[in-house]
Amino acid sequence: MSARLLDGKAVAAEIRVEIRRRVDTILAAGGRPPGLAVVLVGENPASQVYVRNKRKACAEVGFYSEMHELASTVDQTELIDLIDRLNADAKIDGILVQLPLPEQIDEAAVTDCILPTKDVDGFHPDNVGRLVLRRPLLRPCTPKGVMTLLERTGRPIEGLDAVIIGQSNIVGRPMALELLAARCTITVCHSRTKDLAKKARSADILVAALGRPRFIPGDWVKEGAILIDVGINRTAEGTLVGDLDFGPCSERASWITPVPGGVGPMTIASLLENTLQAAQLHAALL
Ligand SMILES: Nc1nc2c(c(=O)[nH]1)N[C@@H](CN(C=O)c1ccc(C(=O)N[C@@H](CCC(=O)O)C(=O)O)cc1)CN2
Repeated sequence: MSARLLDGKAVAAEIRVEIRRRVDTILAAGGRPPGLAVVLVGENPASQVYVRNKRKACAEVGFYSEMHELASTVDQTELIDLIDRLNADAKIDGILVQLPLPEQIDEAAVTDCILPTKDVDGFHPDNVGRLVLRRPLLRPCTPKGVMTLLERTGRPIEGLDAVIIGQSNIVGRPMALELLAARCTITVCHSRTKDLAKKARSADILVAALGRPRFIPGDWVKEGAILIDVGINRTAEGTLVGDLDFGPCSERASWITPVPGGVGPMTIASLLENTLQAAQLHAALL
């Protein structure tokens, strides 16, 4: 079998067109554009690329966006003061604090300060709890984007065995909750998991989110599996590769996401969806 490509770049472009259409409708009715505040602390080059791409996507769909760049030495109180101001700002529907944050800052303390209805990353404990309870409000962007891609295969996933490699708060854990809500049977693997190869081979859906270049070989893949590659690793030659060994894996799979152009663009598309959703929540609260 040779896998079909789950083209996140193309799906994300379709989502942007639909969001632009909905923003135009809001503006034509006299409403204000959805607003996103992006907070970047320090000078991590990858984070700089991601926030630039997020703001570019905002401009493309007609959102208002503003950027807050803070020095890597900033103290936590100053960052939290900024979040308090953004929480109170009526132009702002979504607040995004780009991760990772420098060591001196407690990520959880910062996330906890964002108003849950402005938490477009879906990281606030209220939003995570809602996902656990199957009453989602704002859902974490990467797993949400993966669910959109899975829908695009046209294959019902109810009852499938899903194996997730990685247990991060951003990807692995919320991914498990999303797939469980879609009635898959879930296995979450991590650095202490025994016989990872055997578990991977049992997967109808395999989500690789461990951040190790080409870690998963073709012979770990079940014939016909759907493969989702969340890894974005830069090689010594400067190219981007995922966590899957793409060529051999795609020979056995039915569907596979590429890197680049797979899950990454869907993360940003989901952020736009969440910001529009937050704007609608705020309009309804007026
Ligand atoms: N506050 C957040 N921080 C981080 C998140 C997040 O969802 N919220 N996720 C990751 C980084 N990330 C989004 O911020 C992200 C990563 C990659 C891409 C992307 O489009 N990648 C492209 C390649 C881009 C490149 O050239 O490097 C692709 O895969 O095609 C978008 C968003 C950690 N932090």
